[in-house]
Amino acid sequence: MHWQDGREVDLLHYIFARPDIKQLRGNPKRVLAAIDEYHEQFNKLINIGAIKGAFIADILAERKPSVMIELGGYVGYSAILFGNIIKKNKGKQYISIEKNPEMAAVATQLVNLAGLCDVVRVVVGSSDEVLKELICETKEIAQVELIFMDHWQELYLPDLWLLEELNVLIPGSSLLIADNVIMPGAPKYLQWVQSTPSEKKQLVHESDVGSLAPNPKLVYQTVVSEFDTTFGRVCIVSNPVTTSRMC
Ligand SMILES: C[S@@+](CC[C@H](N)C(=O)[O-])C[C@H]1O[C@@H](n2cnc3c(N)ncnc32)[C@H](O)[C@@H]1O
Repeated sequence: MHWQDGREVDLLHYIFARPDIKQLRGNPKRVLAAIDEYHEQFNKLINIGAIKGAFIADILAERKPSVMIELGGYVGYSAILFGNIIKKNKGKQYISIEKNPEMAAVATQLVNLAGLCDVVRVVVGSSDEVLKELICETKEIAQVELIFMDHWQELYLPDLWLLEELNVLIPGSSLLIADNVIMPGAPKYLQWVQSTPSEKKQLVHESDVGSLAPNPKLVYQTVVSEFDTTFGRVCIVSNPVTTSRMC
C-alpha cells in the first residue's frame, strides 16, 4: 500500500477534470463518490472508506457534537463526510489537523468543492502542536466533545496523554474515536484506554512519557468494533469516565 507518492494530487486533477464537475460543486455526497471512484479505478487511498465512515456517521447522528476534531486529515474524505453531518446538525465546526501541507492543500480544495468551507477548517501542522495552540493559546477548545484519531498509530497515546494533561477530556461527555487500533495497530494506546488507574500508574512508571503528564485516574469505557474491510482495519470507541472519586 502506497500513499503520499503523488496520487493525492493526481486525485485532485482527476476530480477537477471530470465532465460532471459542476454537479459536484456544493454536493458533499457526489464529491465523496468521486473520491471513491478514483480509489476503485486508479490508486488506492487511505481514507476512512464507506463502512467505517457509516459507523462513525451513526455515532455523530446520535451525539450531535457541535465541534469535532480530527487528527490526520489526508485528502479530506472524513472531513467532508463528518463535516457535512455536523453542518446538517447545525453544529459549529469540524477541525481537521493535517501535518503534510500538500495533503492539507488537497483537502482544502475538496472541502471547498463540497461547499463545506463554512464548517470544515483544515489546519496545517502536527497534531500535538495544533492541539496545544487550540487549547492553550487561542483557547478555542475548553473541552473535547469528540476527537477522531486517524493519523499515525504511534502518536495516538502521546496525543491522548497531552489531552489528559491539558484537562480537556470530560468524564461522561468527551468521546474519543481511534481508527486502526488492531491493524496496523496501536497496542500501547489500546492498553492505556483499557487499564485501571493502578495499572496505569505502573505503565507510567515503566514508560518514557517525556515531558507529558498523563492522568492515570482517568479511565475509559472502551468499545472495540471490528470491520471487515479490504484492509481488515478496526475502529475503537472510548468514552472517558473518571474514577477519581473511588481512588
Ligand atoms: C490515514 S490518513 C487520514 C485519513 C483521513 N482521516 C480520512 O479518513 O479521510 C493519516 C494522515 O495523518 C497525517 N499525519 C501523520 N502524522 C500527523 C501528525 N502528527 N499530525 C497531523 N497529521 C498527521 C498524514 O499526513 C496522513 O495524511
